[in-house]
Amino acid sequence: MDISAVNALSYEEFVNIFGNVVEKCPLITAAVWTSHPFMSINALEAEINDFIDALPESGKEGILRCHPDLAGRDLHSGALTRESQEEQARAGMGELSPAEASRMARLNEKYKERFGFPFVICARMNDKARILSELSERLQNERAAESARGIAEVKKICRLRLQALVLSEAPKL
Ligand SMILES: NC(=O)N[C@H]1NC(=O)NC1=O
Repeated sequence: MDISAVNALSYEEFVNIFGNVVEKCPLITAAVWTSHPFMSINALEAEINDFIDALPESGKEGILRCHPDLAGRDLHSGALTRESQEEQARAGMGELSPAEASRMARLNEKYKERFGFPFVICARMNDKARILSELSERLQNERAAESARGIAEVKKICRLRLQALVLSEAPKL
């Protein structure tokens, strides 16, 4: 799908296709529709990033809270979004040893207790060892730094989801 195909979509089609580029935040996709037609896919991505950057801190934390835990309850109950399911599977989140799984669960809980939002990392750019080591390292950060770091990861996830959709031949309506 190239940018002219994206620009030819109706609003409903656009939100159906791109509504989850930021996990469980179709509001963001609906909001950037205001700026269509887009000059390029990069311009669409930039609109999304600008919208996120303009949010107050509570909005940014809200975006982080829309993310499921890595290797968490939703993975085990099959309740993940299609995108998150693919990302977590590729990063090996479904194949943790019992020791890794309990370490991940313990650190995820500790992280949420400390910051009030979940640990977010672009799973496609990391493997399970790296995810575990980042999680334990980032637990030491200050809250403001960690919120900014989480949002930077959200933008990486968004970029890869956008690329996957644009590269796919037929839009899934
Ligand atoms: N918590 C968290 O990072 N979740 C995610 N990361 C990712 O790449 N996909 C997700 O759902």
